[in-house]
Amino acid sequence: MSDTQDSGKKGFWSRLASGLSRTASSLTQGITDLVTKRKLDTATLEDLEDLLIRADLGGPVAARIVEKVGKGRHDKMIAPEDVRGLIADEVETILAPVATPLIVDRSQKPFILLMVGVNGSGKTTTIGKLASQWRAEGLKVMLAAGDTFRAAAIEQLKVWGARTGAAVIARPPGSDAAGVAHDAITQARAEGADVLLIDTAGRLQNRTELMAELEKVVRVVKKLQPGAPHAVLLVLDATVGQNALSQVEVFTKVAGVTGLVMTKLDGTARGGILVAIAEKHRLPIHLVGVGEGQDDLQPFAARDFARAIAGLA
Ligand SMILES: Nc1nc2c(ncn2[C@@H]2O[C@H](COP(=O)(O)OP(=O)(O)OP(=O)(O)O)[C@@H](O)[C@H]2O)c(=O)[nH]1
Repeated sequence: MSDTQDSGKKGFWSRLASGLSRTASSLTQGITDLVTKRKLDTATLEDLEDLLIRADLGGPVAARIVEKVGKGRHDKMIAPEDVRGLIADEVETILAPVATPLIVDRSQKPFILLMVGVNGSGKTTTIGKLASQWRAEGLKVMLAAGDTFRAAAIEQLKVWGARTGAAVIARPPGSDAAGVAHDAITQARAEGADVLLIDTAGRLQNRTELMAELEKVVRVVKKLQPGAPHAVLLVLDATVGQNALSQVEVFTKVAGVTGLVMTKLDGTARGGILVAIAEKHRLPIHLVGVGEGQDDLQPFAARDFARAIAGLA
């Protein structure tokens, strides 16, 4: 590994570890308090299970970890580091199969990505980051301002376009979002774009009329380009906790989500929600956001995430 790669890797690790520190320190402290002076009897194991559930890891995952911790150690003592090691192992086992890099299929021209998610989840930031990464790789990138509800969303996307050198296809606020998608695909084809990222309006998953509009965008994209959208990314805000599980369900049904991006893991002590989602839905996880900076949106690495959440170096 070169020095630059090495320092890049270290930078990623320290950002991930500090981003997940709220979840990790609440787990670490809780585990230390639990097992330092107590034997692993039924009451201690139940308290450990509660602690893991409070971190939003989910009931089935918490139960499996507790079973492993208790196995062969009934009424014995265990070191807090060993409990954290067992947590990291179990979490890595769950996450390894879903950790998936986001790859542009160059045989699809344009490769069409649809970005979905509720308001404020971090969609625009994710689009900007992906656009800048792919531009740096020499790809011709276009952005479609499909969030036609808010003038500010269109402007925000234009700023990202100017910053990254990606063309932005937009219509005035209030226009039909499916119409913007239509224009964008036509133009992306005509200009030979490699990638088209389509933004959509943030909407709550319980607003049926808004979800119907999203369905229409998907329909138009499919009709215009068979096989598209090639990726439908759901951006989830980790701070919403258990509600993220229902967002995955509804957006998958309406828009056929193919992968997940989870942002704001730095803003919660319950980052275990990502593990609960992986366990329940088994959808690919592409990226995680652990801060507001550009470099805080990182490719998702199962082992690093598992160790960081368990507070291991
Ligand atoms: N702390 C933290 N903030 C983040 C992260 N990702 C995004 N944000 C912030 O969250 C806010 C919302 O991000 P946007 O990208 O504008 O979200 P959006 O989903 O496009 O929102 P709408 O345009 O309202 O639909 C911004 O202030 C971002 O800087 C993260 O991982 N951690």
